[in-house]
Amino acid sequence: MQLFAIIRTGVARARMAALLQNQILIMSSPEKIVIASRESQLALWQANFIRSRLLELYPQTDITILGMTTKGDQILDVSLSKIGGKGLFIKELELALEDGRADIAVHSMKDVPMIVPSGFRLAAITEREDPRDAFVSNDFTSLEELPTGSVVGTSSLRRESQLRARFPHLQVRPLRGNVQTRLRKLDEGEYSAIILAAAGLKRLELGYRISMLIPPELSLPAVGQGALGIECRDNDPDMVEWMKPLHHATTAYCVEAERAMSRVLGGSCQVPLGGFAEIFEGVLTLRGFVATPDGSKIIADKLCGKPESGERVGEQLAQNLKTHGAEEILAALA
Ligand SMILES: NCc1[nH]cc(CCC(=O)O)c1CC(=O)O
Repeated sequence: MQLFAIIRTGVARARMAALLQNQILIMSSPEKIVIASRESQLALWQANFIRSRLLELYPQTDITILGMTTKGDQILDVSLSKIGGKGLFIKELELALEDGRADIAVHSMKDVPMIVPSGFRLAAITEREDPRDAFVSNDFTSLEELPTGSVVGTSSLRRESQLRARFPHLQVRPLRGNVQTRLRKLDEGEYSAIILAAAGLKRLELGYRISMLIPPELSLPAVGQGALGIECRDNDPDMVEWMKPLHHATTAYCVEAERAMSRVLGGSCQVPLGGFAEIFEGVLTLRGFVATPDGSKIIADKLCGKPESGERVGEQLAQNLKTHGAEEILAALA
Protein backbone atom coordinates (compact mmCIF):
# COMPACT_ATOMS: atom_id res chain seq x y z
CA MET A 1 0.00 0.00 0.00
CA GLN A 2 2.74 2.38 1.02
CA LEU A 3 4.74 1.66 -2.12
CA PHE A 4 1.69 2.19 -4.26
CA ALA A 5 1.24 5.65 -2.81
CA ILE A 6 4.85 6.59 -3.50
CA ILE A 7 4.82 5.48 -7.12
CA ARG A 8 2.14 8.02 -7.97
CA THR A 9 4.34 11.11 -7.94
CA GLY A 10 7.26 11.72 -10.26
CA VAL A 11 9.72 12.75 -7.56
CA ALA A 12 8.69 9.83 -5.50
CA ARG A 13 9.25 7.61 -8.50
CA ALA A 14 12.91 8.62 -8.59
CA ARG A 15 13.17 8.03 -4.87
CA MET A 16 11.54 4.68 -5.34
CA ALA A 17 14.10 3.71 -7.98
CA ALA A 18 16.91 4.70 -5.63
CA LEU A 19 15.25 2.71 -2.90
CA LEU A 20 14.91 -0.34 -5.08
CA GLN A 21 18.50 -0.06 -6.22
CA ASN A 22 19.56 0.23 -2.63
CA GLN A 23 17.45 -2.78 -1.89
CA ILE A 24 19.15 -4.71 -4.68
CA LEU A 25 22.54 -3.75 -3.29
CA ILE A 26 21.53 -4.83 0.19
CA MET A 27 20.05 -8.02 -1.23
CA SER A 28 22.99 -8.86 -3.43
CA SER A 29 24.87 -11.10 -1.08
CA PRO A 30 24.51 -12.35 2.47
CA GLU A 31 27.43 -11.83 4.80
CA LYS A 32 27.12 -15.16 6.52
CA ILE A 33 24.93 -18.26 6.29
CA VAL A 34 24.83 -21.04 8.86
CA ILE A 35 23.28 -24.24 7.48
CA ALA A 36 21.64 -26.58 9.98
CA SER A 37 22.00 -30.24 9.01
CA ARG A 38 21.63 -33.66 10.47
CA GLU A 39 24.92 -35.42 11.00
CA SER A 40 24.42 -38.51 8.86
CA GLN A 41 26.76 -38.72 5.90
CA LEU A 42 23.86 -38.28 3.51
CA ALA A 43 22.53 -35.21 5.31
CA LEU A 44 25.99 -33.66 5.45
CA TRP A 45 26.51 -34.41 1.77
CA GLN A 46 23.25 -32.61 1.04
CA ALA A 47 24.15 -29.63 3.22
CA ASN A 48 27.56 -29.42 1.53
CA PHE A 49 25.93 -29.62 -1.88
CA ILE A 50 23.69 -26.67 -1.03
CA ARG A 51 26.70 -24.86 0.46
CA SER A 52 28.61 -25.24 -2.85
CA ARG A 53 25.66 -24.05 -4.88
CA LEU A 54 25.31 -21.02 -2.61
CA LEU A 55 29.03 -20.27 -2.82
CA GLU A 56 28.75 -20.17 -6.61
CA LEU A 57 26.02 -17.57 -6.21
CA TYR A 58 27.58 -15.70 -3.28
CA PRO A 59 31.34 -16.23 -3.38
CA GLN A 60 31.97 -13.62 -0.68
CA THR A 61 29.67 -15.23 1.85
CA ASP A 62 30.94 -17.10 4.86
CA ILE A 63 28.93 -20.34 4.77
CA THR A 64 29.27 -22.94 7.51
CA ILE A 65 27.44 -26.12 8.45
CA LEU A 66 26.05 -26.78 11.91
CA GLY A 67 25.66 -30.53 12.35
CA MET A 68 23.07 -31.83 14.81
CA THR A 69 21.62 -35.12 15.97
CA THR A 70 17.86 -35.56 15.74
CA LYS A 71 15.46 -37.93 17.42
CA GLY A 72 15.11 -39.89 14.20
CA ASP A 73 18.87 -40.51 14.25
CA GLN A 74 18.98 -41.54 17.91
CA ILE A 75 16.17 -44.07 17.99
CA LEU A 76 17.36 -46.82 15.69
CA ASP A 77 15.82 -49.94 17.15
CA VAL A 78 12.20 -49.04 16.48
CA SER A 79 10.41 -48.87 13.15
CA LEU A 80 9.98 -45.29 11.94
CA SER A 81 6.24 -45.65 11.81
CA LYS A 82 6.13 -46.31 15.56
CA ILE A 83 8.15 -43.36 16.79
CA GLY A 84 6.12 -40.41 15.76
CA GLY A 85 6.63 -40.20 12.05
CA LYS A 86 7.32 -37.07 10.06
CA GLY A 87 9.07 -34.18 11.67
CA LEU A 88 11.29 -36.52 13.59
CA PHE A 89 14.30 -35.61 11.53
CA ILE A 90 13.72 -31.90 11.37
CA LYS A 91 12.45 -30.51 14.68
CA GLU A 92 15.92 -29.94 16.14
CA LEU A 93 16.93 -28.13 12.98
CA GLU A 94 13.92 -25.84 13.26
CA LEU A 95 14.86 -25.06 16.86
CA ALA A 96 18.29 -23.97 15.63
CA LEU A 97 16.61 -21.70 13.07
CA GLU A 98 14.26 -20.33 15.67
CA ASP A 99 16.94 -19.27 18.15
CA GLY A 100 19.24 -17.93 15.45
CA ARG A 101 21.99 -20.57 15.66
CA ALA A 102 21.30 -21.27 11.98
CA ASP A 103 19.87 -19.36 9.02
CA ILE A 104 18.73 -22.18 6.78
CA ALA A 105 18.08 -25.90 7.18
CA VAL A 106 18.55 -28.43 4.40
CA HIS A 107 16.15 -31.36 4.36
CA SER A 108 15.28 -34.31 2.19
CA MET A 109 11.79 -33.30 1.07
CA LYS A 110 10.73 -36.81 1.93
CA ASP A 111 11.30 -36.03 5.61
CA VAL A 112 9.48 -32.70 5.66
CA PRO A 113 6.00 -32.80 7.24
CA MET A 114 3.11 -32.00 4.89
CA ILE A 115 2.35 -28.89 6.90
CA VAL A 116 5.38 -26.72 7.55
CA PRO A 117 4.99 -25.26 11.06
CA SER A 118 4.17 -21.56 11.31
CA GLY A 119 7.23 -19.38 11.66
CA PHE A 120 9.04 -21.34 8.96
CA ARG A 121 8.86 -21.55 5.22
CA LEU A 122 10.28 -23.64 2.41
CA ALA A 123 12.26 -21.05 0.49
CA ALA A 124 13.41 -23.41 -2.27
CA ILE A 125 12.89 -26.93 -3.54
CA THR A 126 15.91 -28.08 -5.54
CA GLU A 127 16.08 -30.15 -8.71
CA ARG A 128 15.17 -33.75 -8.13
CA GLU A 129 17.76 -36.51 -8.11
CA ASP A 130 16.57 -39.98 -9.21
CA PRO A 131 13.23 -40.42 -7.38
CA ARG A 132 13.13 -44.21 -7.66
CA ASP A 133 13.65 -46.89 -5.08
CA ALA A 134 16.70 -49.07 -5.56
CA PHE A 135 16.94 -52.83 -5.21
CA VAL A 136 20.30 -53.76 -3.71
CA SER A 137 21.53 -57.33 -3.46
CA ASN A 138 24.82 -59.18 -3.59
CA ASP A 139 23.25 -62.29 -5.11
CA PHE A 140 20.28 -61.25 -7.21
CA THR A 141 19.79 -58.72 -9.97
CA SER A 142 16.06 -58.06 -9.60
CA LEU A 143 13.07 -58.49 -7.32
CA GLU A 144 11.58 -60.98 -9.76
CA GLU A 145 14.59 -63.23 -9.31
CA LEU A 146 14.26 -63.67 -5.54
CA PRO A 147 13.24 -67.21 -4.58
CA THR A 148 10.33 -67.94 -2.25
CA GLY A 149 11.05 -67.07 1.36
CA SER A 150 13.85 -64.61 0.60
CA VAL A 151 14.23 -61.91 3.23
CA VAL A 152 14.00 -58.34 1.98
CA GLY A 153 14.96 -55.48 4.28
CA THR A 154 13.04 -52.22 4.48
CA SER A 155 11.46 -50.20 7.27
CA SER A 156 9.16 -48.22 5.07
CA LEU A 157 5.49 -49.23 5.19
CA ARG A 158 5.17 -47.88 1.68
CA ARG A 159 7.81 -50.23 0.30
CA GLU A 160 6.61 -53.11 2.45
CA SER A 161 2.96 -52.92 1.39
CA GLN A 162 3.88 -52.76 -2.29
CA LEU A 163 6.28 -55.68 -1.93
CA ARG A 164 3.74 -57.79 -0.10
CA ALA A 165 1.10 -57.06 -2.71
CA ARG A 166 3.25 -57.95 -5.72
CA PHE A 167 5.64 -60.49 -4.26
CA PRO A 168 3.68 -62.31 -1.53
CA HIS A 169 6.21 -65.15 -1.51
CA LEU A 170 8.91 -62.86 -0.05
CA GLN A 171 9.51 -62.05 3.62
CA VAL A 172 9.85 -58.40 4.59
CA ARG A 173 11.98 -57.64 7.65
CA PRO A 174 12.70 -54.28 9.31
CA LEU A 175 15.90 -52.43 8.40
CA ARG A 176 16.86 -49.16 10.03
CA GLY A 177 19.94 -47.00 10.21
CA ASN A 178 21.71 -44.69 7.84
CA VAL A 179 22.56 -45.72 4.30
CA GLN A 180 25.95 -47.22 5.22
CA THR A 181 24.51 -49.18 8.13
CA ARG A 182 21.81 -50.63 5.91
CA LEU A 183 24.36 -51.73 3.32
CA ARG A 184 26.52 -53.28 6.05
CA LYS A 185 23.53 -55.28 7.34
CA LEU A 186 22.94 -56.56 3.81
CA ASP A 187 26.60 -57.50 3.46
CA GLU A 188 26.52 -59.34 6.80
CA GLY A 189 23.95 -61.68 5.30
CA GLU A 190 20.85 -60.77 7.31
CA TYR A 191 18.94 -60.10 4.11
CA SER A 192 18.86 -61.41 0.54
CA ALA A 193 18.19 -57.89 -0.65
CA ILE A 194 17.31 -54.45 0.66
CA ILE A 195 15.37 -51.56 -0.79
CA LEU A 196 16.32 -47.93 -0.28
CA ALA A 197 16.15 -44.63 -2.10
CA ALA A 198 18.35 -44.43 -5.19
CA ALA A 199 18.97 -40.73 -4.52
CA GLY A 200 20.77 -41.37 -1.25
CA LEU A 201 23.00 -44.04 -2.78
CA LYS A 202 23.87 -41.94 -5.81
CA ARG A 203 24.70 -38.88 -3.71
CA LEU A 204 27.09 -40.93 -1.60
CA GLU A 205 28.73 -42.41 -4.71
CA LEU A 206 27.27 -45.77 -3.83
CA GLY A 207 25.29 -46.00 -7.03
CA TYR A 208 27.41 -48.98 -8.05
CA ARG A 209 25.66 -50.97 -5.28
CA ILE A 210 22.30 -50.66 -7.06
CA SER A 211 21.31 -53.97 -8.67
CA MET A 212 18.10 -52.60 -10.15
CA LEU A 213 16.26 -49.30 -10.19
CA ILE A 214 12.69 -50.26 -9.36
CA PRO A 215 10.23 -48.72 -11.81
CA PRO A 216 7.57 -46.53 -10.15
CA GLU A 217 4.91 -49.03 -11.30
CA LEU A 218 6.40 -51.60 -8.91
CA SER A 219 7.40 -49.30 -6.09
CA LEU A 220 5.82 -45.89 -6.22
CA PRO A 221 8.27 -43.50 -4.53
CA ALA A 222 7.61 -41.53 -1.37
CA VAL A 223 6.20 -38.05 -1.64
CA GLY A 224 9.15 -35.70 -2.23
CA GLN A 225 11.72 -38.46 -2.67
CA GLY A 226 14.91 -37.26 -4.33
CA ALA A 227 14.27 -33.54 -3.85
CA LEU A 228 15.88 -31.28 -1.26
CA GLY A 229 14.13 -28.45 0.54
CA ILE A 230 15.67 -25.34 2.04
CA GLU A 231 13.81 -24.08 5.08
CA CYS A 232 14.13 -20.54 6.43
CA ARG A 233 12.56 -18.47 9.17
CA ASP A 234 9.41 -16.82 7.91
CA ASN A 235 10.57 -13.48 9.34
CA ASP A 236 13.80 -13.55 7.33
CA PRO A 237 12.65 -12.38 3.87
CA ASP A 238 16.18 -11.59 2.71
CA MET A 239 17.32 -15.16 3.31
CA VAL A 240 14.18 -16.47 1.59
CA GLU A 241 15.04 -14.28 -1.40
CA TRP A 242 18.68 -15.39 -1.45
CA MET A 243 17.58 -19.02 -1.71
CA LYS A 244 15.32 -18.41 -4.72
CA PRO A 245 17.96 -19.18 -7.40
CA LEU A 246 18.14 -22.74 -6.07
CA HIS A 247 14.42 -23.26 -6.58
CA HIS A 248 13.62 -25.67 -9.43
CA ALA A 249 10.12 -24.95 -10.69
CA THR A 250 9.46 -28.30 -12.40
CA THR A 251 10.52 -30.26 -9.34
CA ALA A 252 8.53 -27.95 -7.08
CA TYR A 253 5.31 -28.38 -9.08
CA CYS A 254 5.67 -32.15 -8.83
CA VAL A 255 6.57 -32.18 -5.16
CA GLU A 256 3.76 -29.77 -4.33
CA ALA A 257 1.27 -32.03 -6.10
CA GLU A 258 2.55 -35.05 -4.20
CA ARG A 259 2.52 -33.21 -0.87
CA ALA A 260 -0.99 -31.87 -1.40
CA MET A 261 -2.21 -35.42 -1.99
CA SER A 262 -0.48 -36.70 1.13
CA ARG A 263 -1.73 -33.76 3.19
CA VAL A 264 -5.36 -34.48 2.32
CA LEU A 265 -4.81 -38.15 3.11
CA GLY A 266 -3.30 -37.22 6.46
CA GLY A 267 -0.01 -38.68 5.30
CA SER A 268 2.48 -39.74 7.92
CA CYS A 269 4.90 -42.61 8.33
CA GLN A 270 2.06 -44.63 9.87
CA VAL A 271 0.21 -44.81 6.57
CA PRO A 272 1.50 -46.90 3.67
CA LEU A 273 1.24 -44.23 1.01
CA GLY A 274 3.13 -43.24 -2.09
CA GLY A 275 2.91 -40.34 -4.51
CA PHE A 276 4.89 -39.46 -7.57
CA ALA A 277 4.39 -36.72 -10.16
CA GLU A 278 6.12 -36.16 -13.48
CA ILE A 279 5.78 -33.46 -16.11
CA PHE A 280 5.85 -34.41 -19.79
CA GLU A 281 5.16 -31.93 -22.57
CA GLY A 282 3.58 -29.48 -20.19
CA VAL A 283 1.28 -32.00 -18.51
CA LEU A 284 1.68 -33.01 -14.90
CA THR A 285 0.73 -36.61 -14.12
CA LEU A 286 0.40 -37.58 -10.49
CA ARG A 287 0.15 -41.19 -9.38
CA GLY A 288 -0.73 -42.14 -5.84
CA PHE A 289 -1.71 -45.05 -3.65
CA VAL A 290 -2.80 -45.94 -0.14
CA ALA A 291 -2.51 -49.51 1.12
CA THR A 292 -3.12 -51.70 4.12
CA PRO A 293 0.23 -52.50 5.78
CA ASP A 294 -0.01 -56.15 4.71
CA GLY A 295 -0.54 -55.12 1.10
CA SER A 296 -3.81 -57.06 0.94
CA LYS A 297 -5.53 -53.96 -0.34
CA ILE A 298 -4.05 -51.22 -2.50
CA ILE A 299 -6.03 -48.23 -3.71
CA ALA A 300 -4.14 -46.61 -6.58
CA ASP A 301 -5.08 -43.97 -9.11
CA LYS A 302 -3.62 -41.22 -11.25
CA LEU A 303 -4.63 -37.78 -12.40
CA CYS A 304 -3.32 -35.22 -14.90
CA GLY A 305 -3.39 -31.44 -14.85
CA LYS A 306 -1.44 -28.28 -15.38
CA PRO A 307 1.87 -28.09 -13.51
CA GLU A 308 0.88 -24.75 -11.97
CA SER A 309 -2.25 -26.40 -10.56
CA GLY A 310 -0.25 -29.24 -9.06
CA GLU A 311 -1.67 -28.71 -5.60
CA ARG A 312 -5.22 -28.98 -6.86
CA VAL A 313 -4.34 -32.13 -8.82
CA GLY A 314 -2.96 -33.59 -5.60
CA GLU A 315 -6.01 -32.66 -3.55
CA GLN A 316 -8.35 -34.06 -6.19
CA LEU A 317 -6.41 -37.31 -6.50
CA ALA A 318 -6.57 -37.70 -2.72
CA GLN A 319 -10.35 -37.25 -2.85
CA ASN A 320 -10.61 -39.84 -5.62
CA LEU A 321 -8.53 -42.29 -3.62
CA LYS A 322 -10.71 -41.68 -0.56
CA THR A 323 -13.93 -42.40 -2.40
CA HIS A 324 -12.39 -45.55 -3.86
CA GLY A 325 -11.60 -47.08 -0.49
CA ALA A 326 -8.67 -45.17 0.98
CA GLU A 327 -10.98 -43.64 3.58
CA GLU A 328 -11.61 -47.04 5.20
CA ILE A 329 -7.93 -47.93 5.20
CA LEU A 330 -7.02 -44.62 6.82
CA ALA A 331 -9.81 -44.97 9.39
CA ALA A 332 -8.60 -48.44 10.36
CA LEU A 333 -5.06 -47.13 10.88
CA ALA A 334 -6.09 -44.09 12.94
N1 LIG B 1 13.99 -41.93 5.28
C1 LIG B 1 15.31 -41.36 5.30
C2 LIG B 1 15.66 -40.77 3.97
N2 LIG B 1 15.29 -39.52 3.66
C3 LIG B 1 15.71 -39.28 2.39
C4 LIG B 1 16.36 -40.38 1.91
C5 LIG B 1 16.95 -40.54 0.57
C6 LIG B 1 17.21 -39.30 -0.20
C7 LIG B 1 16.01 -38.63 -0.79
O1 LIG B 1 14.91 -39.19 -0.91
O2 LIG B 1 16.18 -37.46 -1.20
C8 LIG B 1 16.36 -41.36 2.92
C9 LIG B 1 16.96 -42.70 2.84
C10 LIG B 1 16.10 -43.77 2.22
O3 LIG B 1 14.88 -43.73 2.24
O4 LIG B 1 16.68 -44.76 1.73
